[in-house]
Order: sequence, then C-alpha cells, then structure tokens
Amino acid sequence: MGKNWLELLVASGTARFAEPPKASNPEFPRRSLLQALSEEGVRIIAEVKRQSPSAGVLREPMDPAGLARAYQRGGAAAISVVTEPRYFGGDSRWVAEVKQATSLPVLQKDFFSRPEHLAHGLASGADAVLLIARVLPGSLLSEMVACCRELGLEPLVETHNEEDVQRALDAGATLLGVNSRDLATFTVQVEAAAALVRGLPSGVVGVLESGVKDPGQFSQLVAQGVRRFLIGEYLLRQEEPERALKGLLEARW
Ligand SMILES: O=C(O)c1ccccc1NCC(=O)[C@H](O)[C@H](O)COP(=O)(O)O
Repeated sequence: MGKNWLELLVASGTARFAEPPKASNPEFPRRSLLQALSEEGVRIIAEVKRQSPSAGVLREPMDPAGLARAYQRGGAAAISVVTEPRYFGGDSRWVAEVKQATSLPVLQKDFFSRPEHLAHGLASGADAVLLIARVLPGSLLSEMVACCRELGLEPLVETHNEEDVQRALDAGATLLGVNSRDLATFTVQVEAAAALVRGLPSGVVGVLESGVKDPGQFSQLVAQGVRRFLIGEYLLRQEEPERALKGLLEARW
C-alpha cells in the first residue's frame, strides 16, 4: 500500500496551522485574482514551487522574487506560491516576497482544512487561497468559502471531478479550479479536466490546473476553448521562464 499523499499533506497543514500566526503582513494592498482572470484573452497563473511529491526538485536554487518578476515580464496574470514546507520545500514568507516583487495578485497554495487556518493566509499577505474540495467534506467547504470572504481573501476552490465541481458550485464558488492531477494517485488527465472547465456555468471563472507540458498541447487546449490556466512544472523547468511564458501566450491557436 503506497502513501496517501493527500492525508500527509493535510496533516502537515493541520500541524503547522494549529497555533495562530506569529507574524503578519496585513499592509499589502489587495489585488484581485478574480479580476485578473476575468480579463479578455488567455490568462495564466504562473507557479512558484520548489519541488513536488510527483516530480521531485523542479528549481534549485529557488529565488521566488526573481522568478515572479520573470513571470510578470512574461505576461502572467497572477502568481501561485506553493508554501507547504515539508513535501514542496515551500515557505509562507515567499508570499510577501512575491507581493513586494510584482504588482500581480498572489494565490497561496497550501493545505488549509479548517476555517481558523485561514488566518495564516491573511498573515502571509495572500490575495487568494486554495481550498481543495476533496479535503473539505460536507458543509466545511461552504464554511471555508464564507470565512475567506469575511477575511477579504478570495477562495480558489479546487476540484477534480464532477462531484467536486457540483459541491464547489453549491458552496458558492465563483473562482473554480479543475486540477487535472488526482492528488492521491498523481494520475494526470488533462482532457477530462478541460472538459469540466468548458462545462462550467457562465459567471464562474474556471481555471485548468496542472499537466500543461508543452506549447503544442497548450495551443490545442486553447483551441478547444480553455482560457485560464495554472502552470507550474513546465515553466519551472525552463532556463528562461519569462521566454517560455511569452512563448505560450504568443502561440497560434
Ligand atoms: O504537484 C504535485 O505533485 C502535487 C501533489 C499533491 C498535491 C498537490 C500537488 N500539486 C499542486 C498542484 O496542483 C500543482 O502544483 C499546480 O496545479 C501546477 O501543476 P503543474 O503545472 O503540473 O506543476
């Protein structure tokens, strides 16, 4: 029996977020992820992620501020920062570094599983936080969505299948990610995720997350009608992430 990664990742968040945050960065002006993604054209959230359970080390040394600046020059609409330290090698201080280095909205990706954990997102200086539908059973998902809004954090509700999507919509999500990676098995099914994104009701901003592996595949997804993406590994493995991002955004479809 292999590791249940999702359980380990949620447990990592629960342990780290048990106490209220010690330091706080509330001074940052708020930037709206929803607004940035609602603009016309193809919109990319570019990810700062040192390593991942599925891919190992992606970028070393990691310079979050420098990378985020390169992403902004390359045309990113927003930056995702993976802050989980144990399995992703992340650091919640990177959120503030990226906010200072760019003028883009910053999404903090970590494993928040209780309303009280969200104080950590606020203290990091995040504009938006990730809520993973699969680890927030029953009414917990809508409670977390409501709590984000009370705190002034935008929730990006991450789904993986039809059932998750329905739960996210019922919870009032207006910013909805469909992750093509199954976070328990790491199987990636980009076409299935793209179909779910395309089927979202109007008024919901849908983002295709994970699994973009080259410009050709990216162009095909855009040609099929997908407009918003969250991309990590492909960009992180490039020597020149700015150029790689421009390459995606300038591709013909
Ligand atoms: O990336 C992983 O291995 C992973 C494992 C378990 C939980 C979450 C994980 N990743 C978070 C993400 O969803 C991705 O970092 C993000 O969508 C970007 O994906 P990619 O472009 O494939 O790096």
